[in-house]
Amino acid sequence: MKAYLSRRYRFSASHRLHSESFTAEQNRTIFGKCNNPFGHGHNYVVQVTMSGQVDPATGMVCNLAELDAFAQINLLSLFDHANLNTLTIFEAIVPSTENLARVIYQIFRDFPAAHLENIHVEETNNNFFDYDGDRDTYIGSRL
Ligand SMILES: Nc1nc2c(c(=O)[nH]1)N=C([C@H](O)[C@H](O)COP(=O)(O)OP(=O)(O)OP(=O)(O)O)CN2
Ligand SMILES: [Zn+2]
Repeated sequence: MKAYLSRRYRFSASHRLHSESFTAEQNRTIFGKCNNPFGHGHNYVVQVTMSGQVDPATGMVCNLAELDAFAQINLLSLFDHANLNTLTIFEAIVPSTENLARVIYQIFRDFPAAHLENIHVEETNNNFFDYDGDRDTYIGSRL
């Protein structure tokens, strides 16, 4: 029997929306206040959705404690209180929340105990983004 499991994680990080492929003026026009050279911060909420067969012995798709440990090592320890623009993975891509969702998808795709279905990222109370990895390839380099 297939079931879905979702778990939320939170981290605080700063970023600046900026691309070296645009001029300074283009960056200001496209990204507006988010191109402020000093950056700004968000309290991101990430919702990870996994699926799998319900183990008849444990009654679980996967053990949340295992997912938490994986998230701590591979997501939170890297992103919490980080400047996203300084991370290797964002060297060549803009740290928009769309791209953040794609990067986080790449991370949780390697969780061994269940199948990753979707990554949902809330940047503010008004802005949220989903990525399900459909037919995509890796972006940038591995963390
Ligand atoms: N397509 C995208 N557009 C924007 C993104 C993004 O990731 N993808 N990100 C931003 C900003 O990072 C920005 O900080 C969000 O600002 P804003 O939309 O003004 O925020 P809210 O009004 O929703 O929330 P407040 O906390 O009230 O500012 C912009 N665009
Ligand atoms: Zn922002």
